[in-house]
Amino acid sequence: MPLTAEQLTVRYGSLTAVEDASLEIGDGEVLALLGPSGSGKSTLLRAITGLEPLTQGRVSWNGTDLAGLPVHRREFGLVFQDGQLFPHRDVAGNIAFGLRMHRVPKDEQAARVTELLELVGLKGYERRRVTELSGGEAQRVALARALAPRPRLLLLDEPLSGLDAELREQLAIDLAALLRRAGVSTLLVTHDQEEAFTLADRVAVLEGGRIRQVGPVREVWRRPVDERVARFLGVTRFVDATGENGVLRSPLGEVAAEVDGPVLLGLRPSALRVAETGVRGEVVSQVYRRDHVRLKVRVEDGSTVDAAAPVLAELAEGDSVRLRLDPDGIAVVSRPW
Ligand SMILES: Nc1ncnc2c1ncn2[C@@H]1O[C@H](COP(=O)(O)OP(=O)(O)OP(=O)(O)O)[C@@H](O)[C@H]1O
Repeated sequence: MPLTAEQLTVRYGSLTAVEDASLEIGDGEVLALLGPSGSGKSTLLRAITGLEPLTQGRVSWNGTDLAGLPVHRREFGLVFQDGQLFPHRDVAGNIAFGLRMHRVPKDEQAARVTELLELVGLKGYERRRVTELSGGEAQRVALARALAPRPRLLLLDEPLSGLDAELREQLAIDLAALLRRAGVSTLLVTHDQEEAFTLADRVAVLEGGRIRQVGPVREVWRRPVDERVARFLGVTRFVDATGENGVLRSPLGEVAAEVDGPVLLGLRPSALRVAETGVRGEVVSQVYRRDHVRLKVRVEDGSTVDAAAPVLAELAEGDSVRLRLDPDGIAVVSRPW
């Protein structure tokens, strides 16, 4: 594997910020570190970068230990939350920074800057002042600057979190395409599940400094290792269910899933949708979202579940509804016994 981190531990005095964390990043692969605030994501990224001393463990590239190799010689590209561009240089000057450090000839620098501006969708921005860029443009320039010296690993620490929600969503989609085009191995830190799932091939879920689960994005979304990880990934309710012949049966209905035997069925709010058929319930409350209505519905056993309805459904509190399970919103957790 190009990048291997083995059993990394980072302590700040008596606080263990990262404990026994191991991960690998393949060639051209994007791995996201996902976890709540304070779970140790940035510390782990910084430890891999070489910015944070390891209390224990080893970081290697193609089998070669990187201990003792300073950050600027690791051939890593870094982008942080607020791109940290050099305010007194124009866009081209910022992007060419790493190239100058590597003593790349001037004409080659200019060609590479043009190529990168095209890659990040800012063609013709060479002479713009960085103080006159929007937040999204500035982050694209920071990305171009990090990519310019062709790093062997790109490290992105919450690169989109300074941007407003809509721009962030669009930029995450653009960034996902861009990383695939650039084919660069990437480690991304985010606390935003959607961003992780949009951008990454695999995710590592961190909690309390420990990696709780690593796997391909769909697998982690669909098969969280336990209830805690499932809750972090948006599950708000669990029900007992039994799988047989590709169907999972639960008191809240049936859904297609390739699992056998007794499991816990985790439901995200989008897992129960208002439909013509399904379990009966009564609307307790509703909140309008951008593209759906989030409901609380009291079902027949007296408990309350989260559910989703189309914005045009025009429901009111007290209305009777039926709820159908949607396979896209479920998670399946093995029973802990
Ligand atoms: N330089 C430091 N000195 C002491 N403690 C630190 C330092 N940096 C981080 N910590 C602590 O280590 C723990 C992990 O912090 P870290 O920033 O890695 O978490 P995170 O998951 O990136 O959080 P966030 O999403 O809020 O940025 C926290 O308890 C934090 O307070």
